[in-house]
Amino acid sequence: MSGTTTPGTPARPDRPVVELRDVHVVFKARTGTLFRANRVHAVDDVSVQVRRGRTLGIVGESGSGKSTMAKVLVGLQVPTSGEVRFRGAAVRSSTPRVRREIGRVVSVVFQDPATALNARMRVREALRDPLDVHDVGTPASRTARVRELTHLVGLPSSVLDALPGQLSGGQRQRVAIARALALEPDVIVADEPTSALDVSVRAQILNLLADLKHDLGLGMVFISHDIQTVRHVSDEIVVMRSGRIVESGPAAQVLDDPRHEYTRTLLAAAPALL
Ligand SMILES: Nc1ncnc2c1ncn2[C@@H]1O[C@H](COP(=O)(O)OP(=O)(O)OP(=O)(O)O)[C@@H](O)[C@H]1O
Repeated sequence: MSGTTTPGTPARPDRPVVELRDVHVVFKARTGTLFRANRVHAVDDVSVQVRRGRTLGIVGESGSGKSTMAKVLVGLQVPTSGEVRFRGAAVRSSTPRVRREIGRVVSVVFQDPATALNARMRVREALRDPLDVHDVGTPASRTARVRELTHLVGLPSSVLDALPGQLSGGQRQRVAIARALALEPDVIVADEPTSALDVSVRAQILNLLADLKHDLGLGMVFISHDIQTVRHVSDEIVVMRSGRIVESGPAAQVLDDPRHEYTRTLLAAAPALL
């Protein structure tokens, strides 16, 4: 795209929905002093492609650059250098208008639904809000879509009148996922979506994401520090360390025949549960 607004034309199966090419993100370090502004290379020469119907797992320890990469993938962070393409069109800024356009193509689910959802908005309003903001359909069709979204994530209609604080952590994350689906995106970026949840509900949310990917043909980026969680949902896996991709490939190859010592260390630190 020559300009910086519309994120390309509609999805084509042969084209990535989102693509990072040689992306670098450099921050001024939070620990710098007045006289020495250290730099952090949060994302260091990363190239990935995200397609409909495929799940890309991104795994790495804390500080490896996963969340920064997530922000680049949803248009919230502009790279210091390199290229981000949405539906084939390069995007070079992160103005509210650009983010609005990208939001229709790629949406995000964060780790903690308690902070991602407005505590004073009832579920009905939280799900309707993106439809109103983007002026989707008629008032009646928006009401129907809100119900449909609730059922899509396995919640009863009775939750529509609840406030987030009246729901369990798992229910709240389902609401956050429903909200992310509201505008029928091609891709969902899920940044540690189960890390804040009780162990007992983690598998349910993982299964829900896998079902949605299958039923809706969604593309998914699944980010976690836990390589065994990533194993369950991913088609391809990228292993990050200090902002760099140290290993990538089909999930089975990366997990069963890791080439890099760091991947082996991650696997050894998190023995398979199954
Ligand atoms: N806005 C920022 N300003 C300065 N440094 C930042 C900023 N955001 C991230 N960083 C630094 O960039 C590096 C990568 O951070 P990032 O949050 O992307 O890693 P992560 O793998 O997601 O870690 P975690 O799992 O702990 O969130 C870290 O060293 C972090 O301190």
